[in-house]
Amino acid sequence: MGFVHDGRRRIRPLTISEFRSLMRVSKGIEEADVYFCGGTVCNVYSGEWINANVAVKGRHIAYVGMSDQMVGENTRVIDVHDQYIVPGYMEPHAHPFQLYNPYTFAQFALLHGTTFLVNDNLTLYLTMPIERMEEFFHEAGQWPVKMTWWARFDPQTSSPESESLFDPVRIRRLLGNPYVLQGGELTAWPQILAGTNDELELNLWEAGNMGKRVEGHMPGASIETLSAMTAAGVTACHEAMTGEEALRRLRLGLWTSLRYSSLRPDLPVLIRDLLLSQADFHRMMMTTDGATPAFLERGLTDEMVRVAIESGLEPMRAYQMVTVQPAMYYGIDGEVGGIAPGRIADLLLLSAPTIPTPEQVWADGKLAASQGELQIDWKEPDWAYYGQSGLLLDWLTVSEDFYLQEDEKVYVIDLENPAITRIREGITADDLTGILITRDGKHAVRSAVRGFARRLDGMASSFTASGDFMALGRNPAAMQQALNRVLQIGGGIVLIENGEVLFELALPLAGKMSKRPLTELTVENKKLERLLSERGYPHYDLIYTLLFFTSTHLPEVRFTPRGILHVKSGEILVPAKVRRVSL
Ligand SMILES: Nc1ncnc2[nH]cnc12
Repeated sequence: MGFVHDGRRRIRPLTISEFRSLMRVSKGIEEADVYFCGGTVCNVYSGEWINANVAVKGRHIAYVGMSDQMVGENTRVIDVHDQYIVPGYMEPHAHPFQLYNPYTFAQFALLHGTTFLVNDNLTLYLTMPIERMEEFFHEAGQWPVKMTWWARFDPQTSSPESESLFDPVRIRRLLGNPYVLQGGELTAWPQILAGTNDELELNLWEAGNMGKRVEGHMPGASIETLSAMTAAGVTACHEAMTGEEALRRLRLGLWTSLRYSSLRPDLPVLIRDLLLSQADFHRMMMTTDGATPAFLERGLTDEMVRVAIESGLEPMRAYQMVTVQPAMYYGIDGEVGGIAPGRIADLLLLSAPTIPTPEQVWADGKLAASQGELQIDWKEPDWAYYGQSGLLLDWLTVSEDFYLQEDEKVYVIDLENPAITRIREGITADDLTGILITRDGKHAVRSAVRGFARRLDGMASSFTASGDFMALGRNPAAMQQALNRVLQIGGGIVLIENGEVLFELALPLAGKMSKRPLTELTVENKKLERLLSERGYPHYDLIYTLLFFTSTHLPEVRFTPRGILHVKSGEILVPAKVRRVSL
């Protein structure tokens, strides 16, 4: 049976007896389950650190104050005299698919004190039926880290098959799902500016009328562009790279997330700029925006809070920006984001306000993690049930796939930085061959690639935004061996040199996600980066380079299943070719 929702908007609705019990505990006429005694509470509502006890009943906070009337024989009293109690952190803009998966990412988040995630749905949406995805939302909504979602309005790649999924009927349905807090992020905003996408307009119009938030994606946008997108219903944007860009957004009433991601670790600069300009931080949040495992070595939201404090932000404001402010933005501050009666008991015990990594994490009123170790059973999703049991492919590569062919027009895709490409003509001896083979094995797209890793023999990856396969290298046989291995293991990233496997990471979930814990992926990610940088990769975020080769929201040219796409003009410069041999 699919998931049917009953119209309740709370992520932890109370039964009537739980509701009555909570009230009785708050009045001191029923015993609390847990009582945190003698701590210093971070009151994100008033901006004060106050001495208070916190009583918990079931999954909720029942009382905050000096009374101990609710302490009874069966109450577990936790002495926190030398500790600080802060609300569980919220990450308002997560992409839980960067080698890690939603489950392993949530586990990592929990250990670092993040108890609420607002997640990108794109990878799930492109790989499972909508009914199944909604079932997954419901299952993940019960996790100790509360999982909520965005509904994307566009596929961020160019393929007729995926574009057809974003029709207004399906999007309206998703926007009505209680686990979906917003629409976006709106990577196809140029189509709104140009007035060329009616369906997208309808989706924005509907989201506005349903009172939904819409996340923008407007890097480098002028005030005019930002105005037009605000009029189109965008309510927040996380793309500001300078204090001035953040202010531009705030002035238009847009909530502004300051970013600390592997691709754009701008947080320290933003904080310093904004402090200098005496900006008001009330409508700002912080996000790690899909940081890759290598970047997450020191933490998630906890690390952002630390960086923000080190950059001069007052600790209370840093905590507010990762708790009550995102909760207010999403309209859920009655349930999460602070320590007050009726809120979910997601509480962190810190040793000091300047050390945001928690000693203990309490989630739903239970001890969930202590000193970085999980304290609860947490069932992994049955991935096979959700259609994620490894890519099963019925085609093979042939050697001619990996040669630039004489009858093809060949451009050079030149990486300017980890994400931005430029189009050039005239191949040099240092250029690699890059090839995309579509998921169904029917089409191939070839190009020369510059600025990647000129001493790379062969590499292949199913970690692509479009869900297709890519191979890169200077040695066609090594590229073929790498791609064959990726196909054999049902998805992953493989490097071949001198006929040997130099690196292999299986990504059995949608070809993008491993089942291994995030900390192990940090090690693999760093190893892969080292191997590539030894072979000439000059940039700093390899995983994003691989993902974004097929992402059509970035300048200037991209591999797509249709061919090499010039993003701004929408022109296919080199059409995909039908592969002569596909089994
Ligand atoms: N637009 C995007 N799509 C996928 N992952 C991302 N990480 C950051 N931005 C992203």
